[in-house]
Amino acid sequence: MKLAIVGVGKLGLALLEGVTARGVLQPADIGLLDANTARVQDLAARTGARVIQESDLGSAQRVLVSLQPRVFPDVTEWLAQENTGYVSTMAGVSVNTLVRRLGTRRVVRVMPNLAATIGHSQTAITGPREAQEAGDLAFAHELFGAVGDVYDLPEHLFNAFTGMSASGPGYAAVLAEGLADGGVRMGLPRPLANELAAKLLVASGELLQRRAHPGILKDEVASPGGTTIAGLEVLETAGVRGALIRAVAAATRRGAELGKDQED
Ligand SMILES: NC(=O)C1=CN([C@@H]2O[C@H](COP(=O)(O)OP(=O)(O)OC[C@H]3O[C@@H](n4cnc5c(N)ncnc54)[C@H](OP(=O)(O)O)[C@@H]3O)[C@@H](O)[C@H]2O)C=CC1
Ligand SMILES: O=C(O)[C@@H]1CCC=N1
Repeated sequence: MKLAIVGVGKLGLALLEGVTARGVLQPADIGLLDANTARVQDLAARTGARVIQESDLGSAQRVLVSLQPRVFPDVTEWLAQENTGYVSTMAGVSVNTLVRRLGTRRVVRVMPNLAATIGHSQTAITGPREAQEAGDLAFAHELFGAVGDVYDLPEHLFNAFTGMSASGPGYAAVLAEGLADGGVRMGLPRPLANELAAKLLVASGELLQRRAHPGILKDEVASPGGTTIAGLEVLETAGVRGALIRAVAAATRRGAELGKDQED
């Protein structure tokens, strides 16, 4: 077994589908372990990967740990295996904590986002020298390269990356919902408003990528004395930029707290 995925939730599933679709790994080389047995059996049947048990972990070359951070301390007894490399997606959980709990320095810390589902994740990656020498870092690069862009990032920036990029789809969803609510408030039918909001975010993202600074797009859209600047005035008065900055800061601090919880 080349990879065991422990915790096949939203993220684990996105990675499973991405790496098999890109041919990075064959489904038969992947084992799935999850508390929700009915769901994981269904996923195995659908993807061709196989369901494994805790006792099978010893035969995995590498293990992707995609559990919620709070669960991690309870599972290290069976998770820690000899001669295995680990890749963790758990928010806040540091390389030092992974090393201490798993009893090996072959650990890679990654932070993807849910856009992995459609091959557009932004994944931060870091790991110690031993993970590099054992090929674990290169393996994780390949895995997450199959579902989007990969960024080598110093570990002290991981919580900031988490608070902005990994949590980012959630913020975007709130923006979309608010925009759609605005459309409905002004009389647009709900299904149309939801569709417009989602497509607007996609198209605006593409436009932003072609400009050196977000302000350029804003200025292009806002005609002098026009509609957009009237809307922007309301956003500025409401402090939307400040709210976004504080949201990223709060999420970053929460990542640090999750990490502290693991240090006991
Ligand atoms: N969702 C996201 O956008 C992102 C998440 N992450 C990180 O990735 C990790 C996973 O997130 P996500 O996929 O959203 O989480 P989910 O809760 O969707 O997935 C976790 C899975 O682990 C299962 N599980 C719980 N306990 C055990 C156990 N003891 N043994 C085996 N499986 C177990 C859960 O089953 P059950 O549901 O039955 O409890 C669930 O299927 C988290 O640490 C999170 O911080 C990182 C970046 C983005
Ligand atoms: O909200 C969370 O804790 C996880 C980590 C980043 C995105 N989802």
